[in-house]
Amino acid sequence: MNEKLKKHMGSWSQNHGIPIAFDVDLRKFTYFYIGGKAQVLFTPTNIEQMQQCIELCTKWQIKPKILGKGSNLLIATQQIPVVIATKNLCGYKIQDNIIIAHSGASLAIVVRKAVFDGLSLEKLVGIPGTVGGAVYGNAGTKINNELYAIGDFVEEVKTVSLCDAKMKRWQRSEMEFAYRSSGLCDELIVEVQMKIPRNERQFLIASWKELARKKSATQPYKNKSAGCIFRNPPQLSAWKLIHQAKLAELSVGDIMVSPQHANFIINKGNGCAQDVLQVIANIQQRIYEEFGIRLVLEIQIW
Ligand SMILES: NC(=O)C1=CN([C@@H]2O[C@H](COP(=O)(O)OP(=O)(O)OC[C@H]3O[C@@H](n4cnc5c(N)ncnc54)[C@H](OP(=O)(O)O)[C@@H]3O)[C@@H](O)[C@H]2O)C=CC1
Ligand SMILES: C=C(O[C@H]1[C@H](O)[C@@H](CO)O[C@H](OP(=O)(O)OP(=O)(O)OC[C@H]2O[C@@H](n3ccc(=O)[nH]c3=O)[C@H](O)[C@@H]2O)[C@@H]1NC(C)=O)C(=O)O
Repeated sequence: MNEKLKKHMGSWSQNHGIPIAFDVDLRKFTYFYIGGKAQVLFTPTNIEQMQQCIELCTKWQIKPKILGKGSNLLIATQQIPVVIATKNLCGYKIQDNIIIAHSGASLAIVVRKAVFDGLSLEKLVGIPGTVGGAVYGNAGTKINNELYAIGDFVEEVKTVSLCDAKMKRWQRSEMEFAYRSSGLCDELIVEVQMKIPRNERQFLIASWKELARKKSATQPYKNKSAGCIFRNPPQLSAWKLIHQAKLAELSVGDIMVSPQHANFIINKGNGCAQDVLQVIANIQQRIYEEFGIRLVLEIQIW
């Protein structure tokens, strides 16, 4: 993007009261602590401003990237023209057994509040990121071999189209939730409505605590990573395949397969995107050669 357009966006955002920053190092906005720069970073504070940012992008034919908490993201591009962050759009409310959350609300905070209000969302404990990011990727978990995902609870989603900036409401029946997918494409999620079954509060709190304990004992949550790198192939575990292919000790520079969980790749400090991509490519190639299985990425790469 040229300096003239940046300047134009600067004065436009000032006129609209929309927070903007230029040439922002995105590392600190990702769990991997790896990233290039956002030439323009908008952090709108309400839905109307989100829509205005997208209108501006469509006018200039720029497709913005959407940044939640950066928990499922590897940024491998040096310069990204426009990033829209959802972090300032983070309100939520709970009425009876309905949760209405803006996209930037922290999933962990919403889950905790729901559980303490007697709503059975405890299985989603330990999943990082925002509600919008979680719904976009239909984030979930596996407990006693059963899959649970946020899509199970979604009743309605409000989006702004990245193509024409139009608002749309998606009813549950229109969504196509599947394993780690919502079916949404080129849509910015701005608000989510979920319906959650009730259960006994003390029981929910105890399960929530126990599930959190188990998760933190089995996953490297203290390391810099983007969670599981690959989707589990049907009926299989990516981490087991990585062990079976003797790749559990693979490392390139500061990037390594986690000794605690082989489907996590961790950044020991100063790792770069190229090294992560190298580790990913090595794993995919070896698993294909050994088992004829193509591991599909679970994370998003910019
Ligand atoms: N099960 C687990 O343990 C883990 C689960 N995850 C899940 O991944 C999710 C990632 O969330 P978060 O960290 O906030 O997202 P990120 O900032 O990591 O963004 C990831 C992707 O989600 C898309 N995205 C984010 N917010 C929105 C939105 N409001 N509308 C549409 N698309 C959006 C972006 O799409 P685009 O590229 O098109 O701009 C981006 O590529 C977490 O909520 C978590 O649920 C992550 C790690 C571990
Ligand atoms: C981390 C993510 O989601 C995770 C989610 O947290 C967990 C919840 O149990 O279930 C899936 O992992 P998974 O299939 O590897 O299961 P986990 O629960 O992590 O591990 C299962 C068991 O294997 C053990 N395990 C795992 C990895 C390893 O290298 N060694 C090992 O012994 C664990 O200790 C645990 O006892 C999701 N991953 C995918 C790709 O579906 C993510 O989406 O980023």
